[in-house]
Parts: sequence; structure tokens; C-alpha cells
Amino acid sequence: MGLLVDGKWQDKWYDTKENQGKFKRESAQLRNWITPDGSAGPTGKDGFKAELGRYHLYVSLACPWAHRTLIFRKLKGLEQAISVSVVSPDMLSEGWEFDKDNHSTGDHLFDVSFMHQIYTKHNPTYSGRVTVPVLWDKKTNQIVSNESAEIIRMMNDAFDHLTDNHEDFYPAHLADAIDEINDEVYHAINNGVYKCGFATEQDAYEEAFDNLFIALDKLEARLSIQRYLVGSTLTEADWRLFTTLIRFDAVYVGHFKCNHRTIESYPHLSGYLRELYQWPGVADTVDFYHIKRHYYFSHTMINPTQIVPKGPGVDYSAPHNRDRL
Ligand SMILES: N[C@@H](CCC(=O)N[C@@H](CS)C(=O)NCC(=O)O)C(=O)O
Repeated sequence: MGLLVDGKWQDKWYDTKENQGKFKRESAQLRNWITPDGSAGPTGKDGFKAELGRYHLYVSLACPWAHRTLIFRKLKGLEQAISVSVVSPDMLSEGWEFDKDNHSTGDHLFDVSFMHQIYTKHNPTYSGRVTVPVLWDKKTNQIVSNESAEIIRMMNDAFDHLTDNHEDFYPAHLADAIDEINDEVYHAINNGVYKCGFATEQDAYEEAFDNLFIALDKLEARLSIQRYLVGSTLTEADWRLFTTLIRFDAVYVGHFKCNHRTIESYPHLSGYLRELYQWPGVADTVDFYHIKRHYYFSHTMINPTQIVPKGPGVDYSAPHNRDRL
């Protein structure tokens, strides 16, 4: 695990010493947008017009942030339009790898061995962490974006005129409500589980743990009276929560010490999770082999034996009963 400094790979983990043992996630650096006409989006430069076949996604099937983009690719009917390469589950001294003998598709564009080589193809002197997902422009040979929250917004509407899929997971009249819940879910839950797992001091861990379960309890109450996070409409906010919930009992409870309770033990959150899992096309994007193997095998500072647990064997295909709400 490491990062690029002036285009050179360095094997170095996050330094929590400067932050009282707290894990601080770095902001994504590459923030351009694909738009229907190629004009600039809310951040970054212009020149990324929506075109079928022009863009490529680099993902890990283990990663909850990359998982969002795979779900949107599926739900928005973009599988033919946007090609994908999947990294191996193990993220070791060279970071994310394309090892075809280890559950990777290989790099379909350049056949390189490591994800950091994609970042240095974009910019030979790149400095920063080498994260997935990455959205690549095959036409101009550069990274469009490495921020999943923005990649899913582009996928939500930039290609609609080409695909005729007008399903809208961020409708204007719900935008404020979605942004508000996203903010809470991001800090306390999506990133909250990482703050628990990567904390290196007891207080830092306990603070993240308490905030995580306060937030989950709040969502349990909310989902006891409404079907989805912002009411009766399924939105982006639900998909952003889903990718953390589906990893929770398999990984975060044990590996990240988020063990106050499992998602299975929450009557409403567990039914909600099953409903989202059973949404047409979504189960195909969930790969528990990659999920469990990645976390338990890669984070040797947390799990030095690299043993991957066999359980928990939750049945996400069981009836969800959410249609009663
Ligand atoms: N802000 C990014 C975060 C992505 C991210 O942190 N991905 C993780 C995998 S789950 C990663 O690649 N980590 C490698 C590292 O931090 O060195 C996004 O949401 O797109």
C-alpha cells in the first residue's frame, strides 16, 4: 500500500500520528466532468463530451466507492457505453494490481501491471494516493475523475440523450434532501467504518464507533416509517448507503471492529438492505470473494495472519417485506 510522489511509487500507509490516531481521508484530486455537450461541469475543465465507447472505468469489486459506479453503470444501462477493468482483490506493496492469475480482468487498455501506472500515464509526475474508481478518457488519454460521488452524478444524466435511459436518482426536487442525508451518511457511516478500522488510538476509535451506531440507529428509525432514505423514491442516497451496508456484516463488524451490532440485527435496515440487493441487476455487482479477501488479506497491520473468515453467510435473497411500507 502506498502513494505516488512526483511520479515515483512509495510503499507507505496513512500516517495517523499527526491526527491523534485518527484516519483522515485525502480528497480526490481529479475532478472533471463528462457532460452532454463537452462543456465544463461544476469543477475542472471542459472537453469531456458524453460519447458511447469513449470512457473506461477502473474499479475494485471490493471497494465501496468503486461499487457505487458499477451500480450506476448497471442501472443507467451504460454497460456497453463504458468499458471496465477490475483490479485484483489484494492491495499490497505496489497498491492495486492487475494480476490475471488473481481475480483481475487485467488492464484492458494498456495491459500494465499496477494501477499507479495508470495515474502516471495520466501525469508522469503525479503525487497522491492511487485510488479506485478511476474514470479514463480513451480519446484524450487522461483521467477524467477519481471521485466516485461525482462519477455517479455524471452517469446519472450525462448520457441520457444517447441511451434513452432517463431514470433519475438525483431529481431536482429532492436534491437538497439527498445532499443532506449524503453528508451524514458519508461522515458517520461510509467513511465512519474506515475511521473505526484505521484508528490507531482508543479514543479515536471509540468516537468513530459511537458516531457510527448513533447514525445507524437514526436510519433504522427513519426506515421504519419510510421505504427509502428520502421517502418513497429510491435515490442516489440509497445506493451510497448500500455499498457500506452490504460490506458491514461480512467485513466491518469484525475487521474494522464495528461490533456493537450487525446490520442483520436491525429489522428495518436489514430488510432495506435486502430490497436494494434484490433490485434488478444489483446482485451482479456484489462480489463477496473480492470484498472479504481484499480487506482481510491486504490490511496486514490489522490482520497479520491474513486469514479470511468463512462467515457470516447472510441470505440477502430472503424476502425483504419492504413493499408493506
Ligand atoms: N474519494 C474517493 C475515495 C476512493 C478510495 O479511497 N478508494 C480506496 C479503495 S476502497 C483506495 O483505492 N484506496 C487506496 C489508498 O488509499 O491508497 C472516491 O470516493 O472515489
